Amino acid sequence: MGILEKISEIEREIARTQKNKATEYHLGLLKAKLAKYRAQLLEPSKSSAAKGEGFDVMKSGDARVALIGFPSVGKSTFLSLMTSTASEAASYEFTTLTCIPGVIEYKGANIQLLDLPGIIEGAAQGKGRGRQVIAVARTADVVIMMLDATKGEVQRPGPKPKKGGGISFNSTVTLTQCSEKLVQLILHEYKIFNAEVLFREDCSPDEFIDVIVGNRVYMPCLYVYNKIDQISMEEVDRLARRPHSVVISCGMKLNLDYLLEKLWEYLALTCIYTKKRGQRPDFTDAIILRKGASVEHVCHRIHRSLASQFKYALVWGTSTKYSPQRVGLTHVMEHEDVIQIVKK
Ligand SMILES: Nc1nc2c(ncn2[C@@H]2O[C@H](COP(=O)(O)OP(=O)(O)OP(=O)(O)O)[C@@H](O)[C@H]2O)c(=O)[nH]1
Ligand SMILES: [K+]
Ligand SMILES: [Mg+2]
Repeated sequence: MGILEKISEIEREIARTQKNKATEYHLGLLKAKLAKYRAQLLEPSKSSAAKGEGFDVMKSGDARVALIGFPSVGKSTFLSLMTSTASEAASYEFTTLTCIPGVIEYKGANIQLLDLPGIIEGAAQGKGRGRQVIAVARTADVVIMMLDATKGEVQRPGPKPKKGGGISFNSTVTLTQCSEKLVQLILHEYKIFNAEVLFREDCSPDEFIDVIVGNRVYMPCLYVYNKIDQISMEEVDRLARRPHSVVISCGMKLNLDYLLEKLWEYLALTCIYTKKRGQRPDFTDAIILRKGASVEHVCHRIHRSLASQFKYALVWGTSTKYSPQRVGLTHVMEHEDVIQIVKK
């Protein structure tokens, strides 16, 4: 029997089993089995791994947010709740096997939200298509790290900050190119004085440096604790006070507005208002751009050919010394600037 057949057989059995105290244990086993087979589906087949197939989804909208987290924390439930896209959610792990995009409309902006398979230990080494999931996360402007509030003292995924203890060095293979001394020298070069280093392959010093530098890619990240309907008020309060954290319940639709507010803050998008000569700015319809966008980006947003007819622009706001100030196409705009474009 193939994996797909095994999966549908278990699904049929779950469907026809009545839910009650007596069947709880049996259902639990079935779900664990289902998760095991679904995890196998997630493992890249030899052909797709060779092709390096990822979860490429076209970028669209004003910004991209990726949903990352362990299986069954509620990522798909969240996507279905916040966007008009439905992503299948279920009480077994590895329900989601690919990347599913949806759009959040907020303050006039279209924010692309990506649902992804749950990540598991060893994801960075490629387990459970972890590499592809991480690759998608890297293309996002903000990562929502979703956590299950009922799972107690879950460790946040990612590098564990070590307060002290210096550098510990371990290896599961014989190293022919890197030594403990060299690793220490390299880490000191990057001002890392406390870390746990574990080699799983015989890599070169250059590859080791790539890992360090790669790990330092800065990703704005919001930790979202879901399922707070299942925990005590005291516990909710404790989680909510953690840095960069928001507590929510998708099931009971709790605190979702606040999450959107926070997400908006983390995205730090730039809103630009346009103004026609002799008229007041139009504050009802902002042009939404990423941080660092120039006058040229504004032009492209208004009309494809505007940049070619551009003579100069007048800008009011924090990006200029004087208000208004005459600027060219390369001028970098700031949040809530007002612009008037003068054509040739
Ligand atoms: N009590 C409670 N259950 C929730 C909440 N949000 C989601 N769930 C349940 O959690 C289970 C998993 O939800 P999913 O949305 O499938 O989780 P996921 O993170 O997408 O899971 P995978 O795709 O398998 O990684 C489902 O049974 C949901 O109904 C919540 O706020 N409270
Ligand atoms: K699930
Ligand atoms: Mg899912």
